[in-house]
Amino acid sequence: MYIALEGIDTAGKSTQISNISEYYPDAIITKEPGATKIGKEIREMVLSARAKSKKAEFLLFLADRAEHIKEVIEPNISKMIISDRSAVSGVAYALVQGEIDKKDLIGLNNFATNGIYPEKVFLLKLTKKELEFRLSQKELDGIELRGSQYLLNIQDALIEATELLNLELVEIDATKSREEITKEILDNIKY
Ligand SMILES: Nc1ncnc2c1ncn2[C@@H]1O[C@H](COP(=O)(O)OP(=O)(O)O)[C@@H](O)[C@H]1O
Ligand SMILES: Cc1cn([C@H]2C[C@H](O)[C@@H](COP(=O)(O)OP(=O)(O)O)O2)c(=O)[nH]c1=O
Repeated sequence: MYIALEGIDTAGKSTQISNISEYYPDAIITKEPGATKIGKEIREMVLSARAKSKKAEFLLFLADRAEHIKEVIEPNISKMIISDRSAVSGVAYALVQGEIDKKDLIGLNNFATNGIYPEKVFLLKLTKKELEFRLSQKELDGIELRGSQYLLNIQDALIEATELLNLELVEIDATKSREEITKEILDNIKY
């Protein structure tokens, strides 16, 4: 089973992946961007926000995704795969940019993924207050420097992206305790 954790920066994705992996010691733990050798180079390029063209940025994420699907997801598809982000992020960030039409966003992602998508998408949803608190506690990367309203728009777009990709969405209140959230996710995976 391939599942993805989604949510804006600081929503708690890595915290939950680390918790869930204790219950699934044989699971493949992975992430987008940057899980493969080429992906690590792409990740460095995109996170430093050097691309002047939003389309170039989108295509870099897409290249990372194509490599990730081929090298990590496809060979392990019969195992439990837990991914920090997925195509859902790719579509959501691009929806907010607004430069690529929806039909192309989905078509290009189908091309990169060979139509392989997470079976369930867990969305960790933050409030503005909690997001601003968590951002104030960390050093920000290029994308996070775009601010809290930008990230809240992304959060809405993550829901729209899941719908556009026709994937199963499980929304989770990310302001709950770490333990409560882990339990909610584990209960849902089993079900
Ligand atoms: N449920 C939670 N309640 C309070 N703080 C949390 C919770 N989950 C994560 N955090 C804290 O929020 C910050 C961001 O969490 P992290 O897991 O790195 O998020 P992400 O991977 O989504 O960017 C970390 O300092 C983490 O300890
Ligand atoms: C997968 C993906 C991520 N992103 C963004 C979301 C994040 O800001 C960044 C990935 O950074 P990362 O540090 O992995 O995320 P987080 O801070 O939540 O742990 O790239 C896109 O813009 N498009 C994409 O297709």
